[in-house]
Amino acid sequence: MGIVMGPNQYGKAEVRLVAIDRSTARHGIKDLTVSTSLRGDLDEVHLTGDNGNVLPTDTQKNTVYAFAKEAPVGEIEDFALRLGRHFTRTAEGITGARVLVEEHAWQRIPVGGGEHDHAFSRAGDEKRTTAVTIDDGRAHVVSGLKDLVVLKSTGSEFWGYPKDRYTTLAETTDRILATAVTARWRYLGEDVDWGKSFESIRATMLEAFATTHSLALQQSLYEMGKAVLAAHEEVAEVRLSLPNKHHFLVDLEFCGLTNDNEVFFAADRPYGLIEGVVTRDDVEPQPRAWYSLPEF
Ligand SMILES: O=c1[nH]c(=O)c2[nH]c(=O)[nH]c2[nH]1
Repeated sequence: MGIVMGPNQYGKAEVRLVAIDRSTARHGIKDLTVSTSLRGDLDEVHLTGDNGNVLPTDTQKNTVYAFAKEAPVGEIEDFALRLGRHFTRTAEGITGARVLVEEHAWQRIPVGGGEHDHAFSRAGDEKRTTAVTIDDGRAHVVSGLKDLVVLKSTGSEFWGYPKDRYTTLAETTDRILATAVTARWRYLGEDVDWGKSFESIRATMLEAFATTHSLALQQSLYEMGKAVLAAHEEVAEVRLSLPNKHHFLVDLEFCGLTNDNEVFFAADRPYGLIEGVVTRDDVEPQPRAWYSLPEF
């Protein structure tokens, strides 16, 4: 029996970077969490502790900050591509890189009918994301969003499921449907207006969620992914992770009140977790683009 070192990667996780664009009096802000992972000829460090090919995670972190100073951060996809290509081109023995970026949105604070130049409020928990993989010189860009919380107060049913001796759930033709969308979509290339594509895909998913009369969150998931692929030829596949944020009708009979789908208990756990891939059937799968990605 032999023992061998399997796949591995290493890097700095969750580098918190805030970059202010001070080129005019109207400042810009980029608030990112960046994680870098390097892959390659790393057997020796695992087998013998030889660090000859180990660009320190501390250096990776410093590179993230230095890159933010040396050129405008720009779109997160471009920033991640720059970092990934830098590591794979310059670090000895490093043939692959994964750069994850989460962008935390800020809004300008409204003042006197306009917007303040350098005062911002956090836009909420939603994040724009990208996961760029460089693999033997080839780049994969998987962008997405996280924690986009949505709810429909009607237009959702759930019935027709199998029942056994453990079933207590009542069938319903009118329930609240709520979820926190985590989505990732894989781009076919790099010739993309990343910001415009993101805004449009986000709007497309929201519209599909809103307008689908849902018989199951699974059906909503498919409709959301399908709408993105129908409207965005630059996208090969969409992966969605949708927690079913259950809202339970409160029984008010104890005080003689009929609860006509108006008063709910919003449970935070446990939650159903509905996940799936919606893909074109004529594109080549790219498992390396998804390898070790959180949620998928
Ligand atoms: O949309 C739903 N899908 C399920 O698979 C499921 N299971 C469940 O208990 N409630 C729901 N709702």
